[in-house]
Amino acid sequence: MPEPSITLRGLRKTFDRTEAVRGVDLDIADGEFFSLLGPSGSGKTTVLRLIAGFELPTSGQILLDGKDVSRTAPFDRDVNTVFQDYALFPHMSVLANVEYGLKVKGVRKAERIQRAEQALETVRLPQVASRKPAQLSGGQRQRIALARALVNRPKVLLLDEPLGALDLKLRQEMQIELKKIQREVGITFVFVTHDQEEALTMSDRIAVLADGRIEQVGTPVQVYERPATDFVAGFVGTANLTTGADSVAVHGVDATVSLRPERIQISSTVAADERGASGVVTDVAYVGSQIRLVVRLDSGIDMIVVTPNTAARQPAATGDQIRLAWKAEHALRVGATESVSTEGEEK
Ligand SMILES: Nc1ncnc2c1ncn2[C@@H]1O[C@H](COP(=O)(O)OP(=O)(O)OP(=O)(O)O)[C@@H](O)[C@H]1O
Repeated sequence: MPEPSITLRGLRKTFDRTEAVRGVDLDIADGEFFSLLGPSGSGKTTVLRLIAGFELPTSGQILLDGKDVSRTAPFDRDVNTVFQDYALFPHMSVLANVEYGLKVKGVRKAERIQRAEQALETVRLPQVASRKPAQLSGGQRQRIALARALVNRPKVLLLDEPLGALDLKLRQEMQIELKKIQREVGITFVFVTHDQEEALTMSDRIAVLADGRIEQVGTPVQVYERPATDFVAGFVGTANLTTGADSVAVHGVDATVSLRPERIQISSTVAADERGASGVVTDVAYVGSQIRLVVRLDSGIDMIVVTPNTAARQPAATGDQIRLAWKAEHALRVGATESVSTEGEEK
């Protein structure tokens, strides 16, 4: 096994009486695009700041390339941070902003300029080198902030909600771009976000955090298809979660079960490998590419159903009595590795 790029061991951080990080253990591989995903206040930023060295752990260890840096000053760690607010110097040109870190390190001018120009090529903005930050769009500023970090050629890049200030369309474009750049430079990225779709789109692996602890670490597919806890099932995507008697009524098992809305069909027939239920539509929402229904089942349980908006006609209207069907293998026991169905293991 190659040495992990970053290792966190029993990491804890307490501010006054707030336990922001409560025992985090994690290995992040060299060259991995790794996301810390969680709601506001779950401790993502604190974990990132601990890795950067802006905060010292209350207890536990941080290793970079196997070396304990828990008490090492930020500038002596081979990491760089890209913040959401970019933190560019407004009076300096883009090129001067990008070469600044090298200047501080005493790199001579010719090399500085050559490396800064190369970093601008990497973020595909060589043409704006002489402009001031105020003459750039939000997305361009974000890329300059990235170039400024990349120019130092760190082993690890820490990114704290770097796309948070961008509008949705630009944000989606930058997600693809950022991932491409990460592949090209091969640097380990640790990316903080509260946006589950963003984490699923970009990451090799994700750690889902809640309340200062890791709920699950896995690939996007694992986290979405095999949620380890009901928190993960509910936070990553939408899930119809049932427990106890409700699970018995809907799925025939006494367990916590997660069923994704897009896995449910409106269908009057139920195949041998499916389960079904009938109910009445209580809400229909038009979401552009999808139609989202809320169905009150005869057992009294509400189910969210999402269908692609492909038909010319709405699939159902409020008040309609309808039948639903879903493959038994899509009903997942939360925390287990198998689905509710006894036959056929879903991948
Ligand atoms: N410097 C500090 N002093 C006191 N409490 C802090 C400090 N920094 C963070 N906290 C607290 O620690 C907890 C975790 O905060 P953190 O910023 O790590 O969460 P987060 O998941 O990054 O949230 P967000 O998405 O809102 O940035 C919160 O309860 C926060 O109020």
